[in-house]
Amino acid sequence: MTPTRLQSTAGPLLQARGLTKSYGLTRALRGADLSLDAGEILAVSGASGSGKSTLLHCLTGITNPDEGAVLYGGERLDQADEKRRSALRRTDFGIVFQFGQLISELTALDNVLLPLLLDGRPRAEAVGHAAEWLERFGVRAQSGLKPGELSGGQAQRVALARALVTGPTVVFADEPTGALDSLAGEQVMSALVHAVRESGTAVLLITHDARVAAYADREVTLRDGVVLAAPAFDPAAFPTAPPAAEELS
Ligand SMILES: Nc1ncnc2c1ncn2[C@@H]1O[C@H](COP(=O)(O)OP(=O)(O)OP(=O)(O)O)[C@@H](O)[C@H]1O
Repeated sequence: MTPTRLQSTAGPLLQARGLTKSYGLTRALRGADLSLDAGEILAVSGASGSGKSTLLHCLTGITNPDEGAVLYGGERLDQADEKRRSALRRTDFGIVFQFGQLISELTALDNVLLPLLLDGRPRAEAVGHAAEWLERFGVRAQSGLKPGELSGGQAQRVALARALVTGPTVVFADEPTGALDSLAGEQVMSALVHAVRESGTAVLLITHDARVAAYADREVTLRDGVVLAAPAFDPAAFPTAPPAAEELS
């Protein structure tokens, strides 16, 4: 049975409260709180090892936190069974990783088609829809190519088309431009922002690149498994201001 897609929510679309997660002695999350509104683009930045990917895995139900709650539209995702969580990942969530993780044996079109077919859509309708999303991301001309024949930027745009084709309410993007040069990265980010603004899709964007985070409406920073409200203060970025004229007189 196709699960009921979230229609509307009062309050945040997605919330994490007090998430903890350890791998053996490593405490990846130590009480992380986060909230994402419908249609909002939120950047989560943080140093390597600060817990960004673990947070994303908890929010998408790929991993269960040890403690704390994940609420999606008020539903406790951390208490949902695996069947429900994977259904949500198929219908309500789109996920893009640093290396797009396209299926190498399938063409770009078939990669984008796949989630629609898995969702039970008729093939003819799905082909039209997939082609439309490839067009939106400027890679329709590459429909018949396999991932190995695409540039890194083209492959990421195909991965984004695949993530958005099902009309998710949230796209989770884990370092989506991390493997790209700056021009390709900018093309991918502006295509993503343009597409989600049109569709009203929220984005949780994991990045350690300030230029990528600048595309977001809001930014939070993870430090040692805890979410800080704003990016860490970097004194080097704020040189001491010259004294005001009246102070000199
Ligand atoms: N499956 C795992 N098994 C053991 N330790 C893990 C596992 N996943 C993550 N960790 C550890 O948990 C901590 C947080 O890792 P995580 O990948 O969430 O951080 P990150 O901020 O995404 O890092 P990066 O930016 O390098 O990808 C790290 O110390 C990492 O080594």
